[in-house]
Amino acid sequence: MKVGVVTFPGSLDDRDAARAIRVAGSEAVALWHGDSDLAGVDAVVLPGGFSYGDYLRCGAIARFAPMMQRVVDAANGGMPVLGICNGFQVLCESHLLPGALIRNDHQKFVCRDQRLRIENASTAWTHQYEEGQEITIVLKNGEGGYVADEKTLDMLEGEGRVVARYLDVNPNGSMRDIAGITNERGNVVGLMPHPEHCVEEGYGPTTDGLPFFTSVLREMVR
Ligand SMILES: NC(=O)CC[C@H](N)C(=O)O
Repeated sequence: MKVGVVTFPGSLDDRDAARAIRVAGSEAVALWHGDSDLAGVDAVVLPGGFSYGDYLRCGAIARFAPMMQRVVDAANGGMPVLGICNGFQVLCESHLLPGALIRNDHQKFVCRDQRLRIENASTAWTHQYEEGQEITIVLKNGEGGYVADEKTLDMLEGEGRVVARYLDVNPNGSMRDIAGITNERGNVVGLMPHPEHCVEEGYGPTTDGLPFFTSVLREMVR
């Protein structure tokens, strides 16, 4: 299986995302923001970082990249797309996911090992977890506060579209402790913490992030 990783100017975690994809058993394909050919990939990861220097708002400029027009079309056609941190911000800015990520409520960049509960283990990126499974992966963001209006939040909860929730500490003021959400179809997932940094023994606090990448690999035969 081929999983594309889009690099924008200012992307930081594209190499780790590619490595996580390979560790899980897929082929990682580098996709450049300015190109508009998906190169035959079966899924896409939008990695973390500071696309376009976070100017204006995180993800606001990346949304207009030529490659993003292709990704939006492919996602609407059912292709699995995972946005990690800055990638989650790009997915909200692209309207593939509802709501927005705003500056952390304490106004500081946060970097910590974060405990989460997987709330939805049926998406393209989470079906190798158990529903309710508690994991610890790293978190690092400046604009990670998830916000949406009450109606949208109720809709996300009612439809089981909250994918992961913060446990112990809400690190950024996210409404209803939301760490990740999915679209109606379950192929597009946005997640604020970083599973790609937690896939190998000896690097990161755990290997709890690996099932995101094995899920999409098995998605093709599910
Ligand atoms: N780790 C990241 O992807 C950071 C995303 C974004 N630049 C922020 O600070 O919120």
